[in-house]
Amino acid sequence: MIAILGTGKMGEALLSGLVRAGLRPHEITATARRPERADALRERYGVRVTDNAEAAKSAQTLILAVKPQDMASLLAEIAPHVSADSLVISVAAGITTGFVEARLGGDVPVVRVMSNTPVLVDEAMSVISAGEHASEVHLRRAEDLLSPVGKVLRIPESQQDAATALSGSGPAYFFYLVEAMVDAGILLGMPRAAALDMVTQSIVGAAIMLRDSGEHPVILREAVTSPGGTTIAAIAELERHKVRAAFLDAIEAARDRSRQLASG
Ligand SMILES: NC(=O)C1=CN([C@@H]2O[C@H](COP(=O)(O)OP(=O)(O)OC[C@H]3O[C@@H](n4cnc5c(N)ncnc54)[C@H](O)[C@@H]3O)[C@@H](O)[C@H]2O)C=CC1
Ligand SMILES: O=C(O)[C@@H]1CCC=N1
Repeated sequence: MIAILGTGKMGEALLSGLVRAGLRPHEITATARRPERADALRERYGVRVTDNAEAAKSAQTLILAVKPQDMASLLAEIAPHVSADSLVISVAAGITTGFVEARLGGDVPVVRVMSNTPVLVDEAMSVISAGEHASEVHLRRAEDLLSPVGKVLRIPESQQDAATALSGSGPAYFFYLVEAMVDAGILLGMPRAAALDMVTQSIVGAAIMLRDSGEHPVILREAVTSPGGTTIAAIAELERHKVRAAFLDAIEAARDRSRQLASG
């Protein structure tokens, strides 16, 4: 039995992925704070929705998907029901395995995960790190759960905040870029729907090329950039506005925020 505690956006994305991966609804328990949310989850997925204590008692694998700010109170609630035979997987930004272990007590195996919302289309990037009492078996269990919904990479926990900034938040940067490019299309007089279509297909095509060609992004960009042409005119403006420096600063700020989250 697997339980997802705090089934909001990320928890539901993971829940839907588990169902698509072939887990049967009766093998999954979810928890939610609001009764309307619990009803919606029952209706959508046919899973059991209980309180946190009940979920922690009945499941061997617990996926904690509450916000970092709600993690301490959730851990206090479930601590009496979790043992060294359980596996606790936390997907919260900034929450260290040490934070979880200290509040659960005992030798509870903890795996820290940072995934992202493309889990909804089985294209997540999930990075995982073992806590002090988590063994190879526990890491494999986490990989088995996450690999049907995307790519999984093991990383040292010291890199988790950076990964949160890069791939956890990453999809938001691309959606932001799409918004900005669509606005540019509007500025040039293009209908919004057509602009969105063009930008979406360009970004999907570019992403697939990047992933499947194995080429370095610089080579792929240079192939688009004709001497004296249109692309270099745009790149010159991006450089003038220091867009690359803005990305460096932005992702560093996200990393710093991830580091702060465990302290509320
Ligand atoms: N949204 C994203 O792209 C990603 C989010 N995360 C992490 O996932 C976690 C959840 O984020 P979101 O899904 O975006 O937030 P959310 O607010 O949509 O989900 C959190 C859910 O937990 C529920 N909750 C809070 N305390 C509870 C309790 N004691 N018992 C039961 N349910 C409780 C809330 O009602 C809410 O539905 C965060 O820790 C975040 O860092 C990680 C990777 C990506
Ligand atoms: O914005 C956040 O804090 C979460 C963590 C990674 C993506 N969303």
